[in-house]
Amino acid sequence: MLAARTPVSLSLHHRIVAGGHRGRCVGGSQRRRGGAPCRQFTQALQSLWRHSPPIPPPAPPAAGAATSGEAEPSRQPPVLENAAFEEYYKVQQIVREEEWDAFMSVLRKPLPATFRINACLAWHLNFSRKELRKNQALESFHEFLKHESEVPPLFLNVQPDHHILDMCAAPGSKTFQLLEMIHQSKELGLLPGALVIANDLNMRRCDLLIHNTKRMCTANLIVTNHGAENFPYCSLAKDCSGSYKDPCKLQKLEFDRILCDVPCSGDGTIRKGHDMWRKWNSGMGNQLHLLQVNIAMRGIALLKVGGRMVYSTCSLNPVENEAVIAELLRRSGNSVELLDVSSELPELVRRPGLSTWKVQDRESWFQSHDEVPHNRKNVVFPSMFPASNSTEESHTVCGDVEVNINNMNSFSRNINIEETSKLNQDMDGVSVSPTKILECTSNIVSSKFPLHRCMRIVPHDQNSGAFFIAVLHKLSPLNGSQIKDTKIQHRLGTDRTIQFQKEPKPETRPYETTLTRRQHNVSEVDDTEVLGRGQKLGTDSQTSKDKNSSEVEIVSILAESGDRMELQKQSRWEGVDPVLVLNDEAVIKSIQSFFGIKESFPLEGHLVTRSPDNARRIYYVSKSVKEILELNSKVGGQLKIASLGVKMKGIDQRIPVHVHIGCLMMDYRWCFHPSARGYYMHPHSSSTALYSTEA
Ligand SMILES: C[S@@+](CC[C@H](N)C(=O)[O-])C[C@H]1O[C@@H](n2cnc3c(N)ncnc32)[C@H](O)[C@@H]1O
Repeated sequence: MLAARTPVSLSLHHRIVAGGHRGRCVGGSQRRRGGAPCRQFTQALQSLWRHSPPIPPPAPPAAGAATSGEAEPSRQPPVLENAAFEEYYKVQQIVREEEWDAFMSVLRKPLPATFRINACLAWHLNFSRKELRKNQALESFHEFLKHESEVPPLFLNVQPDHHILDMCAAPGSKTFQLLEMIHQSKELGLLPGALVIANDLNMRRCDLLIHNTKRMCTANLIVTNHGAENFPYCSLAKDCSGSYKDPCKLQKLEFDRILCDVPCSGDGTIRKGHDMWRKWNSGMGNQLHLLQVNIAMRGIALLKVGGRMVYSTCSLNPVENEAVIAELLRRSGNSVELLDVSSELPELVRRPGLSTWKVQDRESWFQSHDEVPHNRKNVVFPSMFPASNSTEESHTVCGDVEVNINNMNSFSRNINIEETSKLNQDMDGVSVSPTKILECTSNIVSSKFPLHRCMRIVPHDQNSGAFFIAVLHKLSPLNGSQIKDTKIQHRLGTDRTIQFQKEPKPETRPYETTLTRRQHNVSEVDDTEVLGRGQKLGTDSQTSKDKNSSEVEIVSILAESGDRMELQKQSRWEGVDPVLVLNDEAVIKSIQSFFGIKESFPLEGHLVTRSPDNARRIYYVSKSVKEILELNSKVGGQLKIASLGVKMKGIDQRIPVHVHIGCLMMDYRWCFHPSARGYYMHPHSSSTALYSTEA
């Protein structure tokens, strides 16, 4: 059975049987530009299997075990029950009544291992992840599997010249996929003009992301460490000196594509582990709602007009999903539209978003914010409801198809929701009347927004996890009041779970030699407050702004080693090394000659280091990354950069003479990292060499 299939309908079914294996490519004639033929992939994997000892068949489940393949006779079977979960989703009518048992039964089964080989091939194994983990023969393969197929990036329609922001990126499986996409259709030997900024609040998770994306060997990646809801705008648009008006220079950090894969309760991953059954409660979603709205709003503000943003969660909960999208549309007015993507990824079985839902707080259920007791109004926000307090939006629906279109279509596959919303339909042989499904009551409040365009993927449709996706398109810039609205909501949040903290101004260090102050545009960035989670700067820190001042400090100095490096010596971010541009001609020449790199290959401005006193760590960055660095320098280093580019290593520690580039840049191709331990494939398959050598 195939799960989470990819849009180009290239699917690879692979069944492992005891002592052998068999791989099959489906639709091999269709492949993307730059993609490798199926044969190559099959051969690569076959050789991998050939080196693996025979795989024993999975042990039969122990008597009384609740799950197949997960049973451990020595332990108590896990409890896969949660009455609150069942009550909650029954009330939300997340699926139709008659499919409830099927829904719950699949949730109790472990998730099969489904993974992506590259951006155009998906693979499905009839082994649970646990079985794969336990099987030593499959250990390295399990590593490979961690980067499984992810659906949300597929809705971004990424092009090789796009600037992409992955707002909550760690551990990086979707970032990896985005990087593959930008490298996919570029001509051999050329780096794409695109760039991915992968951001995460948690520095430790950023490290994991850096580790996980390392094997991509890309010069087009920047990893940042900010609270996504405060991701810096980095704009020179206003109040900047004449030199900044150069039309060739990047003036503002905006993105063509944004992936907003927010932190969520994660109940859609309930099949991956047993813990969720024990700990689930409806407060989990409620507590995250405001943060999710604020992150998504920041995403919209950072999106270019004409750009696309995908909002996604791995949660079933409408408070984390449809409610967030409704609030986003509410706040953005006509600046943003929710796209109908029913014709995209036709193989993905999806269900339309809900138009109506309820909010639970403790034991009580509410249909509108008016019903919430006064002392709970500061924790149960208006934006959690299908219609907020604004009267023009609230509308009671009775017997209208719109109310139940979500349930009415719940078994439909790839149907045109726009059309069907007007009709009673006969689907899957079942005659469905909306008025039959939900009784007409006067207090059913439905959102006015076309939330049926959102997509909910439920586990029993294609033996997958559950997740939610909405695709948004920016039509015009947000106006000042829409941005201000975000801030008001931020403050609302302080009442309860969220505390603000002011970031200390960056310290000035004694060795700074030049200090310049420049004005930059902070008018639309006035997010003085930072959502605090007890983190310290330089660890799991939030981003910050120079809130109360329109000035930022920029330190532009020359390195001690004469005029060798022009660099921003001090990072404004405590605990994070500054990014120093290496402009030393001697170093550049030596690198060129060591590798026999043609002079025409751009190195100047593309080599950076993180350590002013010890330039052994050198990274190569693409032109797109270089431009962002220049902009970031001009706006006072607002970006807290955890990592960037592709690493080069000094062999005998004496820069500049002996250097090798970790990711070999030979013949102007990017190849595999020779120290990679696994079998890794590069999107430029035709320029690919596979290594399985030294660590
Ligand atoms: C659902 S996971 C993201 C998964 C990731 N997109 C992937 O495909 O691997 C959510 C991530 O959001 C991060 N996070 C939590 N709060 C955040 C915030 N305020 N801003 C940015 N990231 C945040 C968490 O550290 C976590 O790594």
